[in-house]
Amino acid sequence: MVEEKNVLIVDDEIEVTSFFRYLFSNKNCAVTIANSGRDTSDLIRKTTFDLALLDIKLPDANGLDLLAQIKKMQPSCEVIMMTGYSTVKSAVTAMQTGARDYLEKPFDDIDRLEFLLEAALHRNATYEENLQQMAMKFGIVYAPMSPMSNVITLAAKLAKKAINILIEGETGTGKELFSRFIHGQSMRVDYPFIGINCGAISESLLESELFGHEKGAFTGAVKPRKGFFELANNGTLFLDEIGEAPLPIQVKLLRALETGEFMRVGSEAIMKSNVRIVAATNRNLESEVEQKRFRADLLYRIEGVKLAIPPLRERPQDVAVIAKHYLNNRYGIELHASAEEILMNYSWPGNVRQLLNILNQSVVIHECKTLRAEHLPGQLFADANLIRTISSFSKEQLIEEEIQKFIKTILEYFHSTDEIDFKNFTDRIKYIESEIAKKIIEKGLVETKGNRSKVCNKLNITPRILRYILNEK
Ligand SMILES: Nc1ncnc2c1ncn2[C@@H]1O[C@H](COP(=O)(O)OP(=O)(O)OP(=O)(O)O)[C@@H](O)[C@H]1O
Repeated sequence: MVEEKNVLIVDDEIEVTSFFRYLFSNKNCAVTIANSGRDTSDLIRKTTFDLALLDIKLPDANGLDLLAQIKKMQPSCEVIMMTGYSTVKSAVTAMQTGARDYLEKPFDDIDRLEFLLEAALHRNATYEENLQQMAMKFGIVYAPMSPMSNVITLAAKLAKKAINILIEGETGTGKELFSRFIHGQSMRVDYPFIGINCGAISESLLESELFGHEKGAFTGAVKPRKGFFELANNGTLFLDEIGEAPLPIQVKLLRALETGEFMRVGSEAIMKSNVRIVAATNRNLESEVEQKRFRADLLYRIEGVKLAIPPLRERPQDVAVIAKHYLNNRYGIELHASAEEILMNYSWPGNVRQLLNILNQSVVIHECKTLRAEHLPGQLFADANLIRTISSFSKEQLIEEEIQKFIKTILEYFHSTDEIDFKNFTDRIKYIESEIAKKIIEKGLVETKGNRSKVCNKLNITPRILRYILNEK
């Protein structure tokens, strides 16, 4: 026999509580109703619930506070927030702090609502486990305990809502992959996904790409052309680098987003389109608004909700998983533990894009079967802490690489041997050699508190050579 589930409905509107009482009547559930924050706090002290549907705005309480109380006292209780359009952002915050999902009032799509409730009641765990596989289909690889797992779960849920999404993240964190994932998980999946980089082209070209143009609208417009708003109808329009869109384009985008209406360049006919906007930025748009480079009203429109992708340095566990997956899939080669350690300790300012570039570069140069620390470029070792931890073998490699780099750079100063004063040049190189030797001895003397014979032993040199290097003839 299937176990009866305890469900708590919290809302001050009687229509809402009656609706859910009816909806749960054939689901083998015991339904308890609360109309206020105080009732809710009392009830969760007495009864254990499997599922709570929680209004975000109650006369005497904030739904987010109640969510925190429920999650603290009954962590296994699934909570679904109920929200109006104006509080969708709070509902998303709730999802980031433990709510399973949110429902937007009025409840129009009953089938979807039923699906969501069933999944929450029966802990649709396989769905969440499968998410990682699904993300992988869109090229998004991450470790099971990575902070990305929360971001993906949130993205998959938000994908199904009728809201625009703003993806924030440093360059190369995977914003474009996420936009494709969101489209793929949305109800719009059977319609086009079209992406455009708002920073890569001129203002006039951007306008014509977005909204299309009529024949003769400008020199070279030999025939009419549909813009991306038309082409992406019913689908998703990905506006990459939205922060770079020039202000006049921002005005037109705002109108298109508010009304669904726009005009092709060179035409006054009003066209309509139904697109979902997923925008991406690596700038802080709030500060762009403050500096009057971005319109506040447009920001409000595009950031229905925000999805923040953490930089790679905050998820080193992903570095290893992505690197292994990439090396294996692309080249059929392994990642050695020595290289894994170096990769995981680097800060990756260019994020995943930089990681993949470094892997490509290392594999191509060394043509190895297993990628080891010594195959990685010196820039990854620049971090002083890392240098202390790497093996002496890797250090040798590193020094060798630095020397090769130095030789290359020096030689690049001369276009031809005619420019070289050979004697002078080689004398200066000898001077560098003696300076390095001197510095090493000085370092040894500091370490041994001035004990010369210890230094000679450590460096395996005679006292005479030591004096010679220190210029004590
Ligand atoms: N989690 C990931 N797993 C595997 N590959 C990834 C992941 N994230 C990003 N990549 C890869 O890194 C590269 C950069 O990703 P993407 O273009 O989506 O980043 P972005 O944030 O949109 O960059 P930009 O801000 O520069 O436009 C791509 O080659 C992408 O396939």
